[in-house]
Amino acid sequence: MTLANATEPGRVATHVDISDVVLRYGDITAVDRVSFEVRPGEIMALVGPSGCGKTSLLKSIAGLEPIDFGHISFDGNRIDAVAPHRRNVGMVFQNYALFPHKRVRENIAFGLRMHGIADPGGKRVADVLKLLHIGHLAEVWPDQLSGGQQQRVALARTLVLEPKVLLLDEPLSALDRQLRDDMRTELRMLAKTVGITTIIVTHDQDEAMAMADRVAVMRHGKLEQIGRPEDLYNAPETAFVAGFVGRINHFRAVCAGAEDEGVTARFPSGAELHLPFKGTLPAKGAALDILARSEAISVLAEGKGHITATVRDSHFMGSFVELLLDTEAGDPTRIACRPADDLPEPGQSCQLHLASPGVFAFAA
Ligand SMILES: Nc1ncnc2c1ncn2[C@@H]1O[C@H](COP(=O)(O)OP(=O)(O)OP(=O)(O)O)[C@@H](O)[C@H]1O
Repeated sequence: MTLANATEPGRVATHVDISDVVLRYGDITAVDRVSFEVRPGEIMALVGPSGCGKTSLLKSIAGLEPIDFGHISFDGNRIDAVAPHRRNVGMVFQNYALFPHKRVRENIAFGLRMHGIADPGGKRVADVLKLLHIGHLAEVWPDQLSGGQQQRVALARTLVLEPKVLLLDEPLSALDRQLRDDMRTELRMLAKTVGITTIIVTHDQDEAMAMADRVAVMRHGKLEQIGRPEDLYNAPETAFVAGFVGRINHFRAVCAGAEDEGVTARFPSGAELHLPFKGTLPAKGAALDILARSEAISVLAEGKGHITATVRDSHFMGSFVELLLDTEAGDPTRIACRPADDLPEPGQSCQLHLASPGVFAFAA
């Protein structure tokens, strides 16, 4: 792969294989037997709550932290014992760490010099400046750049080395909301144009879903689930994933029966709903967590639903109305509804009707 032929077909991107990786800091196991592959040219997002081990895993791929067990391979060749500077991995951190006393062009060229890579006529630097649309900033000092421009220079400085794998650690967290939304589209298009295998760490689930081909959800150092954003959203394997990827509403129910890989959930109102269930089926009477996407819930002003609720507050949000509801079967629930004249008002009671897809049952 070269930057000059970045858009040419037939370039070969790197296949990354993470196998049974364990990374410990003393007594803390930051990464606990994690295995997954990143396909050539794929963008993989690592997501999960603070402290779940995302950055540690990224650092182990870069060689900044040694692993205690397992192996990491690029195209079938183990790299976990290879020195960081020989792995040919590009890493961009959330603080871009540009050299303040070097102009943009020198910031980008510096890495080439450090790696002993000749750049006759400055062609490689010129190509990457063009790729990142920052040619006009070549002679500018870092402190004259906006956050988004600094981000581009940091990426240029990494990509000019033509790494096999691009690792991004919260790359957009220093930017304001609007710029983040723009940059995540741009970053995805850039990675796809260059065709580089990319792993991005973020705790912004929207960012992960918008940028990645697949998302790996981590929790307590372990991989909880990995899949395309739509798979995680539509078929979460645990309550944690259901709640972490996309917004979800929680309700309580009990198991009124279990058969054929499904359970019948009985709500406090007495209404029942049959739902698919993964894993060992619960006993009759066992407590269930019912998680439902907003779009799987209909608000009925009258008639019979599964859950009785009272409207606490209502907000007009433009394309939808957000109802904040108190229910007999769960925490206060926020539901996005299509604006309609017959939506219940604050203080009024209503019925919630749940319908799959978008409703999941888990053991409580
Ligand atoms: N250098 C270190 N020394 C000791 N413990 C560490 C070190 N770096 C990370 N940890 C611990 O390892 C665990 C995983 O940390 P890590 O930074 O990988 O998580 P993370 O998911 O990236 O979190 P965040 O989103 O907050 O950055 C945490 O318990 C953290 O306190």
